[in-house]
Amino acid sequence: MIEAHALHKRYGRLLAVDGISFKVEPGEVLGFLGPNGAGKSTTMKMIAGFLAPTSGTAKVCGHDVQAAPMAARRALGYLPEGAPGYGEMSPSGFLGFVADVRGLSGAHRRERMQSVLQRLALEGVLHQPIDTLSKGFKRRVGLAAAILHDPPALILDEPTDGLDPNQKHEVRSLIRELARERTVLLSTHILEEVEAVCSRAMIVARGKVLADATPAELLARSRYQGAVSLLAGDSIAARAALDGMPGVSGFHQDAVDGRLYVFPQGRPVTADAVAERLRQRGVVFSSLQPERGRLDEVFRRITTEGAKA
Ligand SMILES: Nc1ncnc2c1ncn2[C@@H]1O[C@H](COP(=O)(O)OP(=O)(O)OP(=O)(O)O)[C@@H](O)[C@H]1O
Repeated sequence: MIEAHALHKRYGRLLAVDGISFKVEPGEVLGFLGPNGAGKSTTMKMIAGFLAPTSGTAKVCGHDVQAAPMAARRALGYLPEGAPGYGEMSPSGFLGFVADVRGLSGAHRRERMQSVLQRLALEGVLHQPIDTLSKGFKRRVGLAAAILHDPPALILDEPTDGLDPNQKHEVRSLIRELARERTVLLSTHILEEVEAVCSRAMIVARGKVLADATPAELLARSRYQGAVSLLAGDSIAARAALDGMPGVSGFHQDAVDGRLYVFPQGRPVTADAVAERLRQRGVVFSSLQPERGRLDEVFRRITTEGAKA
């Protein structure tokens, strides 16, 4: 389990983390979402024991990060932002060093090294200096170091940053697999990642938690949930045909792709009913689909409403 209780961090006059509290249980993947500078990395560093909080406490698997730092660190794998330090070392040398620091030895060490090298597909770059690796490989070396000692809790700061789509997919599968029996806290800027891997998401801005919910609950806050969208050759005719239809509250047309969104009032308007109405009125349309909601819109609304408060 990972717990934070009233964590605060002040950098001079800036209150970067302003009273963050949460608990993540084994089997959960909690996604930390927030604009740049929200305080995500600072919070993660405090839980990982790399930064002392100004006030508040954090625990990893029951071990207080300040009072029992060694036990807390043993229970935790931490992937910091960016590339691993020690860029002149090879992945083989670096991971060997991490294994030594973690006190791994003998058959167990060999088994763990082999397992992470294979899981993160690092065999082909084992002896190349880390500095000369692509961003994606550097990230994979960092992840390998985080999971090498098979910790029960993981903190991953933007784990898929810099990876190509295939690597992103693989790392997300790995996180889901790791999370089955572990506690995972990760940060991301990628909203689709929240739906892909997180069982819960916390939206953070200016050091405060603004929302803590499942991805489905966040999607339910989207005004697009229950809407129907379509492409119409003549969108003015489409709007005129649908205007006044029972269950339709309004429209929005996307300026980029021209897609027309039909918003519901009360009970969701069905795609079948919209299609039927357009056909009756002779409006040509294509690509009609029900909308499940948009996390980007919810994220923007929550973080900008918070700014006004
Ligand atoms: N060592 C430091 N000294 C002074 N200010 C800092 C320091 N580290 C971070 N900050 C500031 O604290 C705030 C929170 O930074 P933090 O890196 O935690 O945000 P973040 O949510 O992780 O952002 P990003 O998504 O860009 O990584 C920012 O305003 C940042 O400039």
